[in-house]
Amino acid sequence: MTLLLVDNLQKRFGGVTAAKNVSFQLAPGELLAIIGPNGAGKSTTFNMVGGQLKPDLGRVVLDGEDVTGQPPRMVWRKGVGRTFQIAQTFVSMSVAENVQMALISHRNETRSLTANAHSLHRDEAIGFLDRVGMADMAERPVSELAYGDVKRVELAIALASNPKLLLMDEPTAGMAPKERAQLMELTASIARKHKIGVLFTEHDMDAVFAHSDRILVLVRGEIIAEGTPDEVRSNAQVKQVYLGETGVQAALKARRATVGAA
Ligand SMILES: Nc1ncnc2c1ncn2[C@@H]1O[C@H](COP(=O)(O)OP(=O)(O)OP(=O)(O)O)[C@@H](O)[C@H]1O
Repeated sequence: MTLLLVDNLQKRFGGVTAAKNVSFQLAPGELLAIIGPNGAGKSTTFNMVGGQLKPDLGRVVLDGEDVTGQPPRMVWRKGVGRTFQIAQTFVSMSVAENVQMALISHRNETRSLTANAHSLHRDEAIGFLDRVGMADMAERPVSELAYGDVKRVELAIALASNPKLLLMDEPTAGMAPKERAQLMELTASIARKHKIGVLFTEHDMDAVFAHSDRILVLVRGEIIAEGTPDEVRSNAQVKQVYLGETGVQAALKARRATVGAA
């Protein structure tokens, strides 16, 4: 079953082709990592899926519905969640209140805020915190949490919109190696249990190879390889990319020959 179908996406910025012929699929409960050197087109691809960027060409289909070019809020309502850093204005609020705010926002209930914000969706918020192992800290202000725990609250906030697909842009940035592994393990177990597809970009290769089901390798806007961590690790074209300029050209040429792309 396909949850996300990305078909032939293309995006240019002036003379730069940031994404070209980008096509892939993602199943419910699957973790797909997008890797590649700086400027490869990872964020561009990601933002075309989330609605932050309109593609010049191609389609994004979520659960059978074409969402190409729709604004981020619409894409979010249709089931594409995204982890964001908790805004500075919310760090003085408690852990539970942050998740309650997410629930209130997703349900368009901001008018209820003045009346009973403190109790609104309280139990549900605790339920989401329980999923990420943070229910015990529900009353603590976010400002007092360790960084790894803040990341788990951010995950709970993203889950509160009940996403079918979760987009995570460098989820482990700034974390210590042990915390990174814990966050990725937690994400993977929640995704598999609740059948949420996860698309993530990440510079930390340990996190990518240990926790993704499949990996997409982008170079200069084009996919040069795709497969399981083992397949990608042993892929000659991927190895070439990390051997410099000549390698990049050879890898792109070989991939084009394989998939028949122009
Ligand atoms: N808004 C923009 N305007 C102009 N050029 C852009 C814009 N966004 C991205 N680009 C260019 O498109 C190419 C792909 O950028 P993108 O940010 O998608 O790469 P990336 O793989 O996410 O890189 P990084 O790992 O450094 O975040 C780069 O050459 C970049 O300079």
